[in-house]
Amino acid sequence: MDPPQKAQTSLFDVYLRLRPPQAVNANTEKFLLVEEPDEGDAPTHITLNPPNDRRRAIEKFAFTRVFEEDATQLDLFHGTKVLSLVEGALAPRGGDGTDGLLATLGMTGSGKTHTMLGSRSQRGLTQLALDVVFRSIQSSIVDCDASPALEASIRSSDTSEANMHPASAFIESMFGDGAAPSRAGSRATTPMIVRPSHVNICPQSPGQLLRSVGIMRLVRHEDGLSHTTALSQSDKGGMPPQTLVASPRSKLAKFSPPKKHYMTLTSAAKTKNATKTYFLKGDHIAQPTPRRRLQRPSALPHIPDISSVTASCDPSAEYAVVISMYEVYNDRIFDLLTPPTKVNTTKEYRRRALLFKCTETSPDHKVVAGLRKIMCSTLQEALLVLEAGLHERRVAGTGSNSVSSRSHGFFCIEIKKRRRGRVNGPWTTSTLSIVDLAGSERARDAKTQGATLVEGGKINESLMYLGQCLQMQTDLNNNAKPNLRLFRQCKLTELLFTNSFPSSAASHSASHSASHRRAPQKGVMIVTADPFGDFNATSQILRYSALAREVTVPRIPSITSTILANGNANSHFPEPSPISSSPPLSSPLSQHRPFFHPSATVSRTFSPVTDTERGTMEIAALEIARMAEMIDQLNAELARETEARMTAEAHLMTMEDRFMDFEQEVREECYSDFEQRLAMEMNRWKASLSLEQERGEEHWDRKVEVLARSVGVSVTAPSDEDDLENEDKENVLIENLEQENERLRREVAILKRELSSRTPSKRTPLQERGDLPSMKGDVASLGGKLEQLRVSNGSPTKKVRKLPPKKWENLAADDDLF
Ligand SMILES: Nc1ncnc2c1ncn2[C@@H]1O[C@H](COP(=O)(O)OP(=O)(O)OP(=O)(O)O)[C@@H](O)[C@H]1O
Repeated sequence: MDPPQKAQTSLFDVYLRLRPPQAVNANTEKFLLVEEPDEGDAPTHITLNPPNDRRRAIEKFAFTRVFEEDATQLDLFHGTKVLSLVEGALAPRGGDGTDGLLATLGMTGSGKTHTMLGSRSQRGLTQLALDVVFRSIQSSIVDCDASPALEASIRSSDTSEANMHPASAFIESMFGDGAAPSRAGSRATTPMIVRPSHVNICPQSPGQLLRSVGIMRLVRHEDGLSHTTALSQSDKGGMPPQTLVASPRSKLAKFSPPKKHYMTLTSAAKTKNATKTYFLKGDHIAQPTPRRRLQRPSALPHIPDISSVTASCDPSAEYAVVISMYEVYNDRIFDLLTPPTKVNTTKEYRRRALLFKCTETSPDHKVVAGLRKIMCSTLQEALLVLEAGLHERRVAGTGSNSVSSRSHGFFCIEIKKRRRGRVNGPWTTSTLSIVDLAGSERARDAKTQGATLVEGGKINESLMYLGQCLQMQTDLNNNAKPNLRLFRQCKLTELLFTNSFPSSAASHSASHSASHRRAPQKGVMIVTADPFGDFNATSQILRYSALAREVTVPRIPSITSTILANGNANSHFPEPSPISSSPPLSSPLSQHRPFFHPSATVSRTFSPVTDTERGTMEIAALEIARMAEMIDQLNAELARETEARMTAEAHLMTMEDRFMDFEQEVREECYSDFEQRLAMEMNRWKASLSLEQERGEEHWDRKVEVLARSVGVSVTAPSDEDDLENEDKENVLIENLEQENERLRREVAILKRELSSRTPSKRTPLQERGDLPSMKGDVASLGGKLEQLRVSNGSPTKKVRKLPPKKWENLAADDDLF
């Protein structure tokens, strides 16, 4: 395969950077080999050997250039022609500058952030590009602080509804250490910056800890444990990162065993390092925290030194540099330089998502509207703005990278230019965008869950769309019309490619007419790969990003061929050829070949699948694999939840049983208690009843006795003690009876007289009338009556009434039961 030639219309120059091996991969087979270049040339091709799998094809990929494991940041800077991007933006030969795009793409942990933002000892491409920009225009740069009119004119040249601020005010408000540049004091603090009094992330001894580690960044971990890793920014002594237990109120309390992490030693730490209170276990969506004052970094790396490197600039022009930063998180755009604001209703700190749209002053050119932009006059200011922005960038600890970017980060250097000396002259703008993409990841390896798993899905999805757009590069090489619809599939591709074509580009400046067309942006893509990492994921990325590919197929058809064969019901793929090298590809146009070449001996119809379709299918396959992993995880989670529910239900049933038993016990206890009390009451009642009966009987016995005595019948022999008393009573009775006798005699006499006075016919003997008893029968009938009364227990004077049976009588009837 020949080295690729540059196509006429190309979205990107694509470079490959291989990262050095990691200790964890010590026993892993290297699957990615760099092909020896011709003498004096830089390598451009790599071979991908599937590890331990003879059925898979051996693939060769061609890039603009390949940087091997030992390549330095300076090698990258020079080799990827960052300088030409800077020069394009500065437009040294007059006229408008050209927009530039420098982006990294790769698996998570493959070194994208390292390449863009460097290490503790070495600067990344972002810092190097800024260095070159400021050094190149140092004699032509305007000082915005010097003249409000100048500041106003720069502000008015913006077409994106931005909030523009001078760097001095912004830095003073962000880094509250009093060491701001001297001129900062002359300006009021930017009113838009919300400064909560203090964000206490460490209730125990925040001051001590924060002072000891400098600016820290708390990184979510996905191991299911509630802990964060605090990365030190001023970690000069190689102090290891500290894993801190985070209580629901973010206690930075307990230090776990030190875990060496590369980022702690890098200046990417200072970029990625920020105090973020992401709380753990991906069961929530991470919320931004209120911004607190940052500590100004004590020292920034100066290596590699590029003081000898300058880009040419337009000597007849004056320049201004405006910096903005934003991230694409879950397909939404968030400003990194505007602090989150508190939502009154929920009391949460939130960042407002911004729109990528046409504005009033930019009707035919889409811009990210409403960003905060900072006018910088020096490299130092620009670096501090970068620091502040990266503080807000979302990161999380995953199984693949302990400081993994969870968003696509955009760092934009707007270079404004106007003719020197024209005080009211219009500014033109060209933008150099440096993009640190989030890495594609496999949920299984990254061990993500919850919110981080969702983030990973969104990242992969956007990278899949990006892959489709990169595949289009082949179509462009074939002079096909670009399919602009592809770019609008997600925010990331929209932002990356909208300015890539002359047809979609117009002037940034309001002063330019709508018909003014500008050159398409220049794009540089650095693909990072780990030769010992995940073979499948790396090969997927290389397939859609490489400029050319050559495949040598084995006898056994690959899975892809099966998919392709199934997807083309009417197409018949020929038998794959035995392992052999395909003929070398001569140019990028011809280098993208179908996987299988029709064999001369087999005459079947074959409708070749285009590279774009194949790429799309491969990307789809990657996405299917990711979704399958996600489904597996969700299934596992579902199984766990089901088990938990069943346990809970079993517990509930046990509790119900126990409750019923308990109720039964209580009921039985109450019943026996009641029975006891009832039995007691019954006994009491029976006792009192029998007592009463006895008393009644005694009473009547006495009465009968007295009566009998009065008629001369002795019922019972009186005792000696009662003799006197009885004698008295008898005397009284006798007296009474005598009186009664007397009365009766008188009555008899009266009746006799009455009788004698009546006519003989009307006379009835007294015995016959019955109302005059004879003296003899009188006593006998009285004794009979008394006997009657005694037997019926009733009073002789009262009427005897038949009463219904009482309840207690019934109970008494049931008494046998007790
Ligand atoms: N070329 C390199 N030289 C030295 N260290 C490297 C290199 N590339 C990567 N690393 C180290 O590997 C680790 C992961 O790198 P980095 O954070 O840049 O990965 P990434 O691609 O940005 O991952 P993500 O997409 O998850 O953010 C870091 O500790 C980084 O310093």
